[in-house]
Amino acid sequence: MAMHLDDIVAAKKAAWSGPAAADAAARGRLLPARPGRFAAAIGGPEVSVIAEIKPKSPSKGPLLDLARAVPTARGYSAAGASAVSVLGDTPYFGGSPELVRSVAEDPWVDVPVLFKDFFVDTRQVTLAHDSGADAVLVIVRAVDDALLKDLVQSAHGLGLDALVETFTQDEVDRALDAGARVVGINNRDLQTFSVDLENSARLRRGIPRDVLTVSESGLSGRADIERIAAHGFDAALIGESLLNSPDPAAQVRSCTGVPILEVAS
Ligand SMILES: O=C(O)c1ccccc1NCC(=O)[C@H](O)[C@H](O)COP(=O)(O)O
Repeated sequence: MAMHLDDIVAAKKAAWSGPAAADAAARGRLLPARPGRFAAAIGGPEVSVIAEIKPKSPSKGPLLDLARAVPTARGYSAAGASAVSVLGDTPYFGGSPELVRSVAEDPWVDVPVLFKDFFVDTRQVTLAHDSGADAVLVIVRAVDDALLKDLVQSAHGLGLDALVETFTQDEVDRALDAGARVVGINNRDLQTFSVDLENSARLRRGIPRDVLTVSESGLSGRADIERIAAHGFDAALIGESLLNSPDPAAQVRSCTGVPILEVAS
């Protein structure tokens, strides 16, 4: 049965309600944090590709054999991705903090790493930091305003960037109020799994130019990148269409080099 956002968030809250999960975070980070590395990598004049390592998903099932995860991340990096997103969640997406660590510490992955999970506790930010990640993805809809601010501040305090994911105008307002410097707009409704790229176009208009913007989900090739470039997006987060391609690295390459168009704000 497909699990939707509310189910996943409830399970995450249960998993992080006790002290056991805190033990998992009590590990050292090998690489020093490089504050602002993720934001700098996606802040260029062309639409940056954030290429995802997502072993499976609740909507599509298996997508990538774990044994191919690090080689695929190396391919993304060599093909011109500006960053790699790695799923830290195990039950629903088949990733793990160890997987994030193995990508972040790999010498052939020469780009920042985003720790992708469902953040409901600031100890998860510490875990992401200790796993070697450069950034975390925080979903506005999963938390209240106080926790949202805590998660963003914890990330910034540890030298990580926070990509703050929104789906509605109200969530964009909440993200900006929480101090987000990088705002993601999801094209996928996480309750129904339906995808609408127009959601990016609609919500981009209200975001100031000094905030970096990422269009997320359902992007499947250069034409889609050109479409979001026309709305002034700095980056695209792409998973499924890369992993379903016979050559994910070549697919990344075909999505790079699209100039961001100036849009009136
Ligand atoms: O990917 C899913 O099916 C999913 C289901 C429930 C909650 C979140 C989900 N995805 C998380 C993501 O943010 C995507 O992996 C990411 O935006 C890339 O999207 P895509 O290119 O469509 O794989």
